[in-house]
Amino acid sequence: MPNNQRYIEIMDTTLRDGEQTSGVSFSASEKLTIAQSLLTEVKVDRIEIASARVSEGEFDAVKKITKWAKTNGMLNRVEVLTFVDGDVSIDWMIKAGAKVANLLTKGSLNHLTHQLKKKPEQHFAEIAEVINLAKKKGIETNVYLEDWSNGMRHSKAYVFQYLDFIVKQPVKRVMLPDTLGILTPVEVYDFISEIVQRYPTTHFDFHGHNDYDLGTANVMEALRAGAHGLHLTVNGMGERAGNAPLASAIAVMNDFMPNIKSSVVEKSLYRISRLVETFSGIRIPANKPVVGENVFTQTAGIHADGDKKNKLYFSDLMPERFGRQRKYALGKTSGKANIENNLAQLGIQLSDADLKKVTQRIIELGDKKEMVTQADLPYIISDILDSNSIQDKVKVENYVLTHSKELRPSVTLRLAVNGETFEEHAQGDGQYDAFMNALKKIYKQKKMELPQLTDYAVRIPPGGKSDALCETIITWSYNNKEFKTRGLDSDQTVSAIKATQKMLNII
Ligand SMILES: CC(C)C(=O)C(=O)O
Repeated sequence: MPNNQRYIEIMDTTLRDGEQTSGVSFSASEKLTIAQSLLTEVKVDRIEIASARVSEGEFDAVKKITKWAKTNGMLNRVEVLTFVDGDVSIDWMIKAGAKVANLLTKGSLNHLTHQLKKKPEQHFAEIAEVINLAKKKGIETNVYLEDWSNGMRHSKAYVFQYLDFIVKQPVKRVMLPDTLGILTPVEVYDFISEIVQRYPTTHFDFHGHNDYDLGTANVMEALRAGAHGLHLTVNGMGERAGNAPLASAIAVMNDFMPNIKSSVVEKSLYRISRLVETFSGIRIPANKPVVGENVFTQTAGIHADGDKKNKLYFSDLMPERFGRQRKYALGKTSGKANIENNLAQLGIQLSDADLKKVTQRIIELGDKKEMVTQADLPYIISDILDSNSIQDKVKVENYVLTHSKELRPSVTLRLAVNGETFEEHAQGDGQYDAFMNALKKIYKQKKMELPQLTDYAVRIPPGGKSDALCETIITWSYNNKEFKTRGLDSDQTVSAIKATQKMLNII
């Protein structure tokens, strides 16, 4: 590494602080999968995987992870949060196979006085006892100064008394949490600068929470001030508003702090984000920087146009860095350039006339607040191309469909056949059945024969992301021949009616 570069240790605490997100509980095998991915693909330096003594399930999870980590020579990168309780937590983690303890101690006089009801000297003596017991049992200790941020604001003398004590103990790292996420970036910079200058040989981690949405800004200032390590979580999971998010912090470090290096692999950040989303059940907001669904999607047509001309709307934050792809949204504001971009990605070429029709259809769907995805495009195109070749001799002019509890669905249908209008009312087992019964009445009246419906299939475009479209494919039998018609709409019954209208114009 060049002389002016600093290596920053990244400690991921998704499996400990992240699991403190309300409503989240990972199973032991989910924890193992996340741990493996964090250490081998994302390549964070360390992971904090649990709090000691929490539960049997937690014990099993720690055992599973430490067994795997030991086999793979990574045991010293796996940490467990422990308490000032003599050797109770230490024995718990030893039994579970762990080797590194993150000891939770008090970093503010307020916490010490009101929660533990102890004097500093008493607390320090108990901490020293735990650290030395751990050392004797082969456990390496890091210490957390819980509520350190309030400590720096309101009981600075206590924090420095604590630091004077702890730097003489056999601990590897001192970890400074902004427990309530209350610090401003300026305070983070000032507080950490002061500490790092006073204890130049001690390793300090910063542990930022996100209560004011300042998590990423604060980790940036912690690094500028000289912190040696950061605690982050996937998707910013964690207590209350969560912790500083891993993906954003890494992007910021890589783009704005050229003298800072970490071992994290950017390309794996999206995958781990999705994995944690799936296991935790906590949906990533669509606008979450770096990992959110929409953050590399251009919606305005003018942006797609600019990108085509000279990448005018690109920034250093390129999706490919994170294993993602730029998208161009389809909707009422997307315009021709967005549609062309999507067609190019799918390898589809259209005539100007068809492109105009596809654009018109997308605008109509967008107006109905429907979300059109790239996967919908082939469906829209085939529907339009189909309609191009069919003449409208029969037109469904109007209908009213009813569906109510404990009453049979019914329809009033107005149909134009070669310019002549018919109106009929009918009931059925479902709305489409009612529609077909009304149609049959009209055709009977006209002494015309209708094909027999032999199959009815409904599907949505692949990926399950579209709320815009549903395709109904109906197979008809007529004069001993079979044929299919297709209808496309956001409403299933309407898509079936559209497929039926096509049939009426084919026979
Ligand atoms: C439990 C402690 C270390 C914590 O997460 C915090 O103070 O933010």
